[in-house]
Amino acid sequence: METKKVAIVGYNRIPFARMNTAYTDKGNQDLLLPALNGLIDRYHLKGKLLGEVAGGATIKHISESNLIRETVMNTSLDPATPACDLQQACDTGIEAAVYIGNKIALGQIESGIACGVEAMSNIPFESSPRLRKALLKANKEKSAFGKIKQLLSPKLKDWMPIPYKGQEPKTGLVMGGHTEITAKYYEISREDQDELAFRSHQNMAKAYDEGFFNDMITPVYGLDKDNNLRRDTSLEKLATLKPAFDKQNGTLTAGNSTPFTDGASAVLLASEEWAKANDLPILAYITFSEIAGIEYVENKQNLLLAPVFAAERMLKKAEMNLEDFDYYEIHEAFAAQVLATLKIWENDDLAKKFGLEKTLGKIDRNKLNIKGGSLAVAHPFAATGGRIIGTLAKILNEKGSGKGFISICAARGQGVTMILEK
Ligand SMILES: CC(=O)CC(=O)SCCNC(=O)CCNC(=O)[C@H](O)C(C)(C)COP(=O)(O)OP(=O)(O)OC[C@H]1O[C@@H](n2cnc3c(N)ncnc32)[C@H](O)[C@@H]1OP(=O)(O)O
Repeated sequence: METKKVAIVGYNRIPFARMNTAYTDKGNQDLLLPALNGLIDRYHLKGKLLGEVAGGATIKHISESNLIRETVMNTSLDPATPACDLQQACDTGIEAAVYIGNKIALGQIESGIACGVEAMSNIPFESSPRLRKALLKANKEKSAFGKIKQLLSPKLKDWMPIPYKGQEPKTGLVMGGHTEITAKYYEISREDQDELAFRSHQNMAKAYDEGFFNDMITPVYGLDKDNNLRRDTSLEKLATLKPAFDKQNGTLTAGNSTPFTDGASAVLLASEEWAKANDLPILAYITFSEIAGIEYVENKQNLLLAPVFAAERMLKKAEMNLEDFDYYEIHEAFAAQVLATLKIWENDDLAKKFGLEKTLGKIDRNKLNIKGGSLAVAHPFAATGGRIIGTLAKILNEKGSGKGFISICAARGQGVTMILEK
């Protein structure tokens, strides 16, 4: 069976905001809706029946079980447009694009939107098992006395809401705790981490100055730019920041780690025929993607390094080398995870020790995250994949030719890579 080419025809996002800043009282739907509406306006999709919209949020409230469909029904798309919720940590956005892209490739749909959102400021709290049990029992009690008796049964501490800690359930460590181990194991220096973070901010500031983001961000709730960008940062300032996860001997800081972030993004994908019929130019094509998992309970240093294997498999299928790309977009969850990934791809001994057949090659740092990466733009988990795909598609479209490589690491030891071609 012949597969169809998967075209990227549009992209939009809202400005990303550090948690508890611009979008404090906004939920997932409040953030996703303007990202979708901006896409719909820009690409004249009002009233259109799309094949499907897929996406998600890494963290949702109970009431948001059909978040994407609920949000789609509040847009001006034809309300018969179906939608699907996906969730896969920080690779949610890119996996949504793979899902929609595969349906287009198979001819099941002609068009679709891949989207992602994270409302970290509005994150749900959990209740203790004892409180939950008491509330459920109280609900079943017939008499007021019985209800009160149940409600008085939990201890005071059981009434305390349990906040999100972002820990890996299998290790009890947060992402930063794992990545601190990564930095030590792969000998990633503080200076190199700060240098990568500094460059991320510089690249993004330049991209803003050149107007790169002008036609891809919908201002909303009083914010018209990503608010994590620091034009006043410097290597000297970064060097003064205290370690965040290992206070004594750590090298990860607030400057070389992503902050918790609110934001949303959306990518419009289509077959070539649909794009032509709707008079929409093609920015780039998705030609390959790969997902990999990695063991990280014994080898805690490897939690965010699954893209190392995804890249190896993908390049083999694409019959390409790592050096063959014009641009690289590597998600900067932490500077240390990016640098460890690059080191394994480049270094003979490390590659072998890691289980690669051979080194994948060296990436020209001048081609890496040239419009800024997650350290500068910040990182609303499920929205990062869409941001990266949209950014790279626009870079390739402006160049008019070429190939781009994407790598996104994720919690639970997973990672996704993708190739875009103009
Ligand atoms: C989830 C997945 O599937 C995969 C992934 O992507 S993993 C990544 C997931 N993300 C995370 O785990 C988030 C990790 N981040 C954190 O936990 C927190 O942001 C953190 C502990 C690193 C820092 O938290 P914090 O201390 O509250 O940060 P914050 O107050 O903003 O900054 C601390 C200081 O550094 C300064 N700073 C931060 N970045 C700076 C920069 N680039 N330049 C100069 N100064 C900077 C701030 O101005 C602040 O200074 P003051 O104390 O003088 O105000």
